[in-house]
Amino acid sequence: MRCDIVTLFPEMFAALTEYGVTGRAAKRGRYTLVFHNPRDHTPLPHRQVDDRPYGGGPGMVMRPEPLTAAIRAAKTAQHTELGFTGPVIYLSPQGKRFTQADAHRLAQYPAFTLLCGRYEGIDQRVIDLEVDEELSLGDFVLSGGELAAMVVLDATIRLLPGVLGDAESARRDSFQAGLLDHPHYTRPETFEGLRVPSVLLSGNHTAIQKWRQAQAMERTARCRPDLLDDRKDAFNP
Ligand SMILES: Nc1nonc1C(=O)NCc1ccc(Cl)cc1
Repeated sequence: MRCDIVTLFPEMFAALTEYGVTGRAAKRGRYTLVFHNPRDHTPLPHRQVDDRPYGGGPGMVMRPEPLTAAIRAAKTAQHTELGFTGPVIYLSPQGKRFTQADAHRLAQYPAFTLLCGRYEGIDQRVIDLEVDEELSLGDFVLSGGELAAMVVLDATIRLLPGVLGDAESARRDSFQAGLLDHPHYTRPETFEGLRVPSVLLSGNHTAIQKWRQAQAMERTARCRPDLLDDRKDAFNP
């Protein structure tokens, strides 16, 4: 999978490429990130990428010229490299709520582009001209789109073939059942007076699986009854 990222802060994405499961996957070539910094695409003097908002108000707005040029560079590169141009996705609180189903959908594309905003916003004409879909992680305001982009990428990369080991992908399958995760325990058997549930020490794998399923159901019913309403959408694409 190839992801082109339009961002003023490409270094932030080391959080994905240098650590853990996503770091190993990058090193193994399971995915590639390609960065397009609007500062390298602006026709304005002094690498300017922002300007004052029409209509007044606090802060600055990202100019359309650098952003559209960076997006178009990404699309051209995808077309040249892959003969395919994926969707341009803008991360913002105004977007459709991102779910596991979206991660499955994105994992199917050979390539796509993520647009990360900063400042108070981006010129609306960038969205009108170049954005195919807007995605939101939730109803809160971050300082920029980069952290949201990394969350979307992490959830998507985990679904790529060969990224998760057997154990992890088995666990992921339990998530696919549209339930929350069951409790986990490891050594010591007793910690500050709290013992590991005896079924987990029994070696009876049928009983263990039943216990885990029951725990997942109970936890979901208690904490996220909405997931039980329609298990199709929540974690199942
Ligand atoms: N919540 C969210 N879900 O996705 N993205 C967010 C978010 O807060 N972005 C911050 C942001 C987005 C665009 C610009 Cl120009 C500035 C800041």
